[in-house]
Amino acid sequence: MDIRGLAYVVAETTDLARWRTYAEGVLGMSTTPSPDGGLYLRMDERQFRFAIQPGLRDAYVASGWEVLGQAGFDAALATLEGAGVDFVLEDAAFCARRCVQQAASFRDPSGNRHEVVWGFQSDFERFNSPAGVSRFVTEGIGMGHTVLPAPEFAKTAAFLKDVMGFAVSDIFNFRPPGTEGVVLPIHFLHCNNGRHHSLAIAGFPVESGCVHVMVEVEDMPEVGRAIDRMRAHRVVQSATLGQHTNDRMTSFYMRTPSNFDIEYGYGGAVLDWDEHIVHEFTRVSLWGHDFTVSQQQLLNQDA
Ligand SMILES: Cc1ccc(O)c(O)c1CC[C@@H]1C(=O)CC[C@]2(C)C(=O)CC[C@@H]12
Ligand SMILES: [Fe+2]
Repeated sequence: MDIRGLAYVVAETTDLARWRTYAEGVLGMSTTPSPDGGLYLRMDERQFRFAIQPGLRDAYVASGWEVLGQAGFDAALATLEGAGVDFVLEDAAFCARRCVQQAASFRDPSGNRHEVVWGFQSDFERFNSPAGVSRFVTEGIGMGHTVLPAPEFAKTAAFLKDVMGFAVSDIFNFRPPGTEGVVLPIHFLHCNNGRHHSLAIAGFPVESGCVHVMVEVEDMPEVGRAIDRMRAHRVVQSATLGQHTNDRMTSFYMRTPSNFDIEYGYGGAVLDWDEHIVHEFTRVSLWGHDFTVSQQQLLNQDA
């Protein structure tokens, strides 16, 4: 598959009003009602980049991957068929909800739902952030990245590579603090664009179906203002500000109403894959990114 980027993500919630306040007031994304009674969150000229649907759970639902056009889509279908993947060619009503011409959906060996789409529909109305965010960085490199649980790690990694066409950018072996001998692999994967990773898989289960979704803004002041809004709205912070070693992103992490995290950052690397050398890194961040803050916040609440 010739995937050109993460087109959108889909989440579900028991509390749409909460998502709306969070999207507009904290993320700085504009919202419109979606046809299924949910919410579209807008980050750029596209109709939506997050689709939030009403549901019985607060969880992640799907990742939308885009190919260039009909030819790319037909090739993707042929690949799915050739690999014996149990996929659904979605109907017109579904495609209308996703604002695309055609969509095919399937699950990877860890149960993560993927949607391959082509031909987004847009009114090309100018993005106008309710929180004054200048812009999100999406042009030519997709809306960001998503990190998905992959308890069936080896099978999932093989599926993403052999069927979906992702390639490894680099590798991290996570040794959770307070454990001994536990090694959880995280693979950072790119598709056919310059973003360091559009997808990462982590070798452990996650209740909400997603570890985090990363969105990128233009500069450090935009990240700082998002931290201020997170505090003003008393949103739980999952990691402090820091800068990653691998993609050089400066970011912080916070909770969403669908129980996964948003990584909000700027300055992510855009790479030339003909020059990049795949490697394993043993340090998450050049500085910062304290992932123990959320536990500290919970302890403070108890005290
Ligand atoms: C290591 C790393 C590089 C680039 C990224 O965009 C990125 O999100 C990460 C962090 C991955 C990972 C996580 O998201 C959940 C909490 C994890 C498992 C940690 O506690 C360390 C690495 C973290
Ligand atoms: Fe990330």
